Formats: sequence, C-alpha cells, structure tokens
Amino acid sequence: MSRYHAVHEPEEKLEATGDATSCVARGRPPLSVRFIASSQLPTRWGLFVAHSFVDAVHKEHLVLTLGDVAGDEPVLTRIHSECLTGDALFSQRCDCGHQLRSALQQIGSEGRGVLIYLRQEGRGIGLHNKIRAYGLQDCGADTVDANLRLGFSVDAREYAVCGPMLAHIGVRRLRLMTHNPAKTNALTAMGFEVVERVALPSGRNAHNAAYLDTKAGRMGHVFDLVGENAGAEQ
Ligand SMILES: Nc1nc2c(ncn2[C@@H]2O[C@H](COP(=O)(O)OP(=O)(O)OP(=O)(O)O)[C@@H](O)[C@H]2O)c(=O)[nH]1
Ligand SMILES: [Zn+2]
Repeated sequence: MSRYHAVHEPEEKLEATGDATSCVARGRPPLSVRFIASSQLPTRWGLFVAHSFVDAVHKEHLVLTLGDVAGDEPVLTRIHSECLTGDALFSQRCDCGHQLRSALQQIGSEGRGVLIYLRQEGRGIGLHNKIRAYGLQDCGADTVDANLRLGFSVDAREYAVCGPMLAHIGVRRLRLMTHNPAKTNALTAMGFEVVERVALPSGRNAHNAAYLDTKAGRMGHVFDLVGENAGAEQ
C-alpha cells in the first residue's frame, strides 16, 4: 500500500508522507513535488490528460493519463526518462523514441494507462554530458564506461518524484512497461505494487544494438519477455 495520499488541489505541494521522517533521518529534506496544472492532450493514440508537476530542484515533469486510472485496478504504466535525441529527433542510437511511441500506443489500445515523463535527460547527467558521452562512444567506449570516464555514475537517476505524482492521480497498483529492474525496485520501495512487468519493444537496429547489449550485459536490464526486441526498425 503506497504511503502517499492523493491530493488534487492545483498548486498543492505534495509532501511525501510516511517516509518523510526517514528522509530527515537520512539527512535529506522530505521530498516535495508541486502539482501545477492539467489539460487535455490529444494524440494519435487517444485523448490524454496532461498533468504538470515541478520538483524541489525546479525540474518540470509531466504525467499523461488515459481513462480513469484511480483505484485498485492495476494500471498500465510507463516511466519514461527524457531523451531529446531519441524522443524528439528520431535518433536511432538508443531505444527511447521507439519505446515512447510503443508505450503510448499500448496505453491507447487498452484505453487506460499512465505515462510519466521524467526530466532526467542522459540518465540524469543532462544533454551536454550525454553528447559528451556519445562522443566517447564514437571512439569505442560503451555507454557505461563513457559515463564513468566523464566522472559520473553509470546511472544518475532516481525515481522518488514518481511517488507523489502517482498518488496525485490515485494510482497504487501498476503494470510497468520496462526492462529496467531499478524502476520496479524504486516503486516497490515506495510502497507501490508492481503486479506485472510488461514487454516494451525496443526497436533494435544496427545503430543501437551495442547499446542494448550493454544495458543487458552491464546494467542488469532484462530483455526476456516476448516482443521486447521486436519491432526492429530498418
Ligand atoms: N548518459 C547516457 N544516457 C543515455 C545514453 N543513451 C540513452 N541515454 C539516456 O538514458 C535514458 C533512457 O534510459 P534507458 O536505459 O534507455 O532505458 P531505461 O529507462 O533505463 O529502461 P526502460 O524502462 O527499459 O526503457 C534517457 O535519459 C536517455 O537520454 C548514453 O549512451 N549515455
Ligand atoms: Zn534515448
């Protein structure tokens, strides 16, 4: 059972409850995420509702919902980290753009679901550093060593902001579209119930195959469900 309580007043500061004490105990201020506004967002896969939030470090995140997602019925959910090159510029270096479209398409075909768009470009190191990392990969490094050579961790993301945002829309049980166990583990640790991991085709192609293999081989990503590497792009 999630420790977060849903609130729906606009501009309402969504405080993490329950683990706030443990946050303070760990020397970290309680996480706060502020709901700002919502609107309709028509897409080719359905008429979503966009809910905007800002976190304690002023990052603006967006949650898209389709249908009535509140309640105990598990919700098809995608936690998607921002990737400008993949999501908006059709890069074939990664699987993000293909995954974003596939996730929205799957939610649209079910008529109910959530996409959380987290402003975590470059696995949390930002766009400039991701391009620097790509430059190192152009010279033979893999995506793990490139981050390390730049002085970053392999993956600088954390998912705590998802807690208050999911609570805001009344989601407690999820069917999560991911290959990344870190996402499932983070949601479970926050008290959410991930009842199922759902395959998300990654659009494997000649340009991202090594990247996908490194994620599987060195980052613990799990590509074991039928269809996860399907949808290969030519
Ligand atoms: N630093 C860095 N970030 C990358 C690289 N390629 C993609 N990214 C970023 O990685 C994030 C997406 O992470 P992925 O590993 O593709 O997928 P995931 O979200 O961890 O896992 P899934 O839920 O299975 O998609 C986005 O923020 C991308 O900008 C890279 O080579 N280096
Ligand atoms: Zn990407």
